[in-house]
Amino acid sequence: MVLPCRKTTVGNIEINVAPLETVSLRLLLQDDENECTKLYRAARVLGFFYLDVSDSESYLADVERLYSITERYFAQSEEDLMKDFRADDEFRGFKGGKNWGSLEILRDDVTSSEVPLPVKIQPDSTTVQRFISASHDIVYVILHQLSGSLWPGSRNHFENKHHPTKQNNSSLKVYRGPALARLSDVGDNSHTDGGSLTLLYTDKWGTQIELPWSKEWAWVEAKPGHAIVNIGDTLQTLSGGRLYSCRHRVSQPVDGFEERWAVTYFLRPENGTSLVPLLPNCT
Ligand SMILES: O=C(O)CCC(=O)C(=O)O
Ligand SMILES: [Fe+2]
Repeated sequence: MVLPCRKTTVGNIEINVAPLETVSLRLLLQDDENECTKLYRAARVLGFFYLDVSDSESYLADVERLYSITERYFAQSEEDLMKDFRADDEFRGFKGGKNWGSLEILRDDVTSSEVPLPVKIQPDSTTVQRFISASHDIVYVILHQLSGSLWPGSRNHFENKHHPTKQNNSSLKVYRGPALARLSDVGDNSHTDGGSLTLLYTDKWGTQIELPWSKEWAWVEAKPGHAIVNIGDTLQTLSGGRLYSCRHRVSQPVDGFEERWAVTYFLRPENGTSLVPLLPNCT
């Protein structure tokens, strides 16, 4: 299936805007059949879609708070940031360089209270806990509806790999990823996400996806009140290739320094679960 891209102008450059469908969280919660069909189509064709969360005002207020928390966090000195660096840990803590960085906080650490939050984040623990809990509920709704589409009548397959109380590496990850003075200085960071589902909140251009039918890059427009959601490798594998984990990257359309903050939530499967197709491979 080929979907046409809209064009828009940023600076004086014309860019392709990725043709993402919009799925309503409210309608998914009501088991609306058309919405579930739309979700399934979006997860198969592009693996990227908008989730309309505009009804969840208090949740969106937490997203706004997290942008400010992220900005304050990255305003710390390099020495303070490095206190949160965990050399031997793929998931937890601060990672970064000269003008970019990320901080990842595991849901299990927050729910068990066994691992303290980074010092600078501690005053905001309530916001962090609320965001993680609400985001986990949201990705679980998507997971559940996709299971319903893949296994009609038996609604449990993906959920069996994502039991809410079994240990897993689901996480909140916040980013500082500024636009640079020169576009040519942006390095290649293209990748697919290894986990199950990713929710992304940002308010600026930056995310690009590789269109599966032409391998061209298209820009994802940030939409207020909407999360950008993508399918990760885990769901692609478990679904026998029916769901699509789309290659994507972070770049900038034009030259010019500008700070960009992003707030993400990664749903990951239970630790140690075997990631073999639950359906025969369809490719
Ligand atoms: O910041 C973005 O736009 C995307 C981040 C991303 O792809 C990731 O965290 O996996
Ligand atoms: Fe990603």
